[in-house]
Amino acid sequence: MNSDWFATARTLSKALPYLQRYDGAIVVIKLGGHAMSSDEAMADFARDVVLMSQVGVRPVIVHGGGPMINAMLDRLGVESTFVDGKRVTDAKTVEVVEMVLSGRVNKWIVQAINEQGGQAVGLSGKDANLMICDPSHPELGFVGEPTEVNPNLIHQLHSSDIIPVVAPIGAGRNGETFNVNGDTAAGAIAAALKADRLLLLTDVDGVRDASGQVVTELTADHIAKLRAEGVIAGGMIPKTETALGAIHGGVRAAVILDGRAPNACLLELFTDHGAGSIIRP
Ligand SMILES: Nc1ncnc2c1ncn2[C@@H]1O[C@H](COP(=O)(O)OP(=O)(O)O)[C@@H](O)[C@H]1O
Ligand SMILES: CC(=O)N[C@@H](CCC(=O)OP(=O)(O)O)C(=O)O
Repeated sequence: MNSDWFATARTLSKALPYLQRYDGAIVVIKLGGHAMSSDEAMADFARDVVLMSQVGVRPVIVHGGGPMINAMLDRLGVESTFVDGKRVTDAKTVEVVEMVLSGRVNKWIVQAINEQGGQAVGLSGKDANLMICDPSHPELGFVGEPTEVNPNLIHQLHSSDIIPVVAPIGAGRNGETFNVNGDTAAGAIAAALKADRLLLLTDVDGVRDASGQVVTELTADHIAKLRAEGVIAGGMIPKTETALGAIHGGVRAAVILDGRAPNACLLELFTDHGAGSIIRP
């Protein structure tokens, strides 16, 4: 037996209490568009999700896909602007957003998980009325704010060991289709499920302060201060708002972490040091 074997055994024995702690736990994972950089990165992510599910965790994947939407809008010659990290979405844009997220990106993730031996099913917020929305702000057009989440379908899929993969598209009360920020959708679904963890995977190693250091334990006051100073900006605004909203809604903890780092989710759940910035009640 070589030293590698002992290193692996040591790692596994340290992970045991965490494996027990998360047995049966609902973990909502938001996979951001920037964290889906290649087929290889997707395969690594999918492998971690399947492993989690095999050790008893009940994962729910809620994805974004901003860069993929941008690429398609560019090809179609449609311009797009953002206000506080949310895409101003007119009728033409929401059609493209739904096609890209529910079609291309959702099925990319579903296929990757299934190729790793899992059983994933792709949905959007329209399926079984999972996520009903009202308009978020008149200035933003068809951007939706989830006002009613019906998580029954998620529970049913989990009871059959199926991993739900959710595109952040919401149904309106008057037949509209709404574009929901991926973080917002993940937070609303995590709160409705009273999830044990909400993992917000992105392309930075956590929330940074003014000196560029990652803040490992974040509080609501610290977030408010960093935001007032403009240190938290762009896409990090909806992400931190989501984390706080999820915690107020009954999620046990939210973590903002680098989805491109190897085994990011496993390290967060199953090691002492965790990963990224954690926000607790
Ligand atoms: N204080 C901060 N700490 C870390 N990242 C920040 C901060 N403020 C703004 N950002 C930006 O937020 C981005 C993550 O948000 P976003 O681009 O929407 O990611 P995703 O597509 O993964 O959801 C980072 O790449 C970074 O440029
Ligand atoms: C309202 C709004 O901004 N919706 C997002 C939905 C996709 C998303 O959230 O993608 P990321 O997670 O990759 O940023 C958008 O149109 O880009």
